[in-house]
Amino acid sequence: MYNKLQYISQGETSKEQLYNIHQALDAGCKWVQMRFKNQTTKKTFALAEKVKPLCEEYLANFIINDDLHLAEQIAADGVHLGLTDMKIDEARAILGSAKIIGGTANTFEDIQNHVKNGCDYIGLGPFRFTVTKEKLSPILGLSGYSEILQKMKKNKIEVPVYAIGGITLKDVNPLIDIGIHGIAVSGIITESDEKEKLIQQLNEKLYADIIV
Ligand SMILES: Cc1ncc(COP(=O)(O)OP(=O)(O)O)c(N)n1
Ligand SMILES: Cc1nc(C(=O)O)sc1CCOP(=O)(O)O
Ligand SMILES: [Mg+2]
Repeated sequence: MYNKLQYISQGETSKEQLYNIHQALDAGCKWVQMRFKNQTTKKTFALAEKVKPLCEEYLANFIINDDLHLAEQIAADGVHLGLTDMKIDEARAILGSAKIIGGTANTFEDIQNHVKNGCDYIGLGPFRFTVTKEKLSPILGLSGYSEILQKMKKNKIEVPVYAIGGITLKDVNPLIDIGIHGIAVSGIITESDEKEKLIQQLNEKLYADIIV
């Protein structure tokens, strides 16, 4: 089962990215998606080369946003692909079955397509407005999520769905109650002054149903 909390990295420079990722790992994140937009191949490669051993040290999964070839080159654990990125089935043909491939969805039909094409998990969003990403798809809100998850159930589509977009601690319980598997967050972790406490609180809510 994939970790229920995915941290999506932030930072304007490689230094900031590395710092933020290191802080998130130190605070207990076990899954990092490196998202470093509008950079040269050389810069993203250099950053990924540093992030990979760091994630290994912290026993965290490491996936790359957008760039399948970078994920392949540095043998990351996988890749996250959006609706305008490389198609999931093409990516699967290149990466093989052992790697994680996540796909962005905004509608039930997106999820149907991704599952048909071999996607491992879905990033469904946006939950609400966020400044982290430009050109957002239509905002879903809790009712949008609920409608989509009900359609999945009716159609017996089983794939872990991660809520994304402006997620905060107070959103976790209602999202879990409607059947969301996990959350993918960026801003709340990057900006928190008490990252360890926040991650512990998020995990307590995300894993509340797991009996230990
Ligand atoms: C877990 C997760 N879900 C959705 C996204 C968004 O991907 P995409 O639509 O390709 O947008 P960018 O992140 O590339 O700007 C994601 N990255 N992760
Ligand atoms: C990267 C991304 N994708 C989204 C989508 O809706 O597809 S929302 C988003 C930003 C997530 O960061 P934050 O937790 O700071 O809002
Ligand atoms: Mg993308």
